[in-house]
Amino acid sequence: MDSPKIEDETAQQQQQQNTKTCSNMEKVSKIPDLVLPRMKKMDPDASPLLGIDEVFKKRWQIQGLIGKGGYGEIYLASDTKRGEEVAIKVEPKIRRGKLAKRMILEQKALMKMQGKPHVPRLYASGYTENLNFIIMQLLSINIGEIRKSSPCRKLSKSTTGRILHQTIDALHDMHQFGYIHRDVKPANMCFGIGETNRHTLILLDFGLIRRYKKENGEFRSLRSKAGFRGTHRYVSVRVHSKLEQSSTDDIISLLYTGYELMIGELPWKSLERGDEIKKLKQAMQNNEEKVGNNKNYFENSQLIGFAKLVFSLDPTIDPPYSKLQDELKILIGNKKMDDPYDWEDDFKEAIEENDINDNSSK
Ligand SMILES: Nc1ncnc2c1ncn2[C@@H]1O[C@H](COP(=O)(O)OP(=O)(O)OP(=O)(O)O)[C@@H](O)[C@H]1O
Repeated sequence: MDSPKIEDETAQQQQQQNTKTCSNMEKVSKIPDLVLPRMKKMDPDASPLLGIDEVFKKRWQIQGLIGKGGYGEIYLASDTKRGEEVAIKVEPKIRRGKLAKRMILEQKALMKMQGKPHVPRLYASGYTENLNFIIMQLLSINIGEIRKSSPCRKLSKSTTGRILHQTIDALHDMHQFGYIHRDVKPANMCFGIGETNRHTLILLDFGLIRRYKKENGEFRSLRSKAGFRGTHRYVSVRVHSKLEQSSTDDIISLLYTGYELMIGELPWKSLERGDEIKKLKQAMQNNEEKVGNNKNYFENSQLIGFAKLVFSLDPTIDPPYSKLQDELKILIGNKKMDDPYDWEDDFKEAIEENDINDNSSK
């Protein structure tokens, strides 16, 4: 494995090759096809940042686009030196006339956190004349996409509980490095696709991280107002109010993530305006009844214990990570982290739980 390095080279010559291997993806027979990354249609009018069959930096042959965020594009490529598939994240160096700093920060944090189990392995990173890039471990489709592949559009309690449990470990590691993530959501979580890491959750996208602790571990002093950072659907009420984010806000986003995975949708799914979303989040937090149906938001949901603890957290101190994980035991039951997850079992458990809930609400 190449050790991560920051490269300083200009764009390299492109080479045409037609072979399209999916070598390491094919070798791991236990991974169901549905979670393997899929090529997205490339729209030539949208000026993709890399071209199919282009050999990036003389080494990585681009096979297709597998992800697109608000900032970057993620490509599947084969490493012509090692014969392995990798993911390449690229973003234009200049955005709206300014030097884009997101990926530089992401490269730095990823490099620092290498070796931690819930962080993607970094193979190389740097920049070309026009792009910043990161070459990293290829992962599954994201958990939001996995949920949508479930016939009932939900994940089971035990799978959701284990996703939340592993993400708490991932956030604990990140917070210990002094960073908060600020964009915890299903689209930023994937699983490994190798024999040994197919049950390991990987937290992605460090583009919005912020250093919230000083080198000595003390909290940095809080700004009285902070710009909005994150995704409206998943940020905490505090973030809607433009308050400085803390490690507890990552955990609140994780609660909303768990709710969406297990219940199938968030109550504010169809709302777009931040103030309207904030109002429903406040109602959920105050355990008010949902408008028009005399039921509160956590009715029938064993997320209630976890939610109560999450909503009681003090943003001036780090969350009690193990206590939070204890509250997930009721969801996880006797399942081990290495037992099959919903997608390895045709979503049977999720469908059964969904049928029981449907029958009990009739
Ligand atoms: N290493 C990887 N392997 C497989 N798929 C990946 C990988 N990295 C990212 N993806 C896919 O690409 C999507 C977008 O990635 P990412 O969130 O890093 O981009 P972004 O431009 O920073 O997005 P955002 O606008 O949410 O900040 C992810 O949701 C995931 O599905």
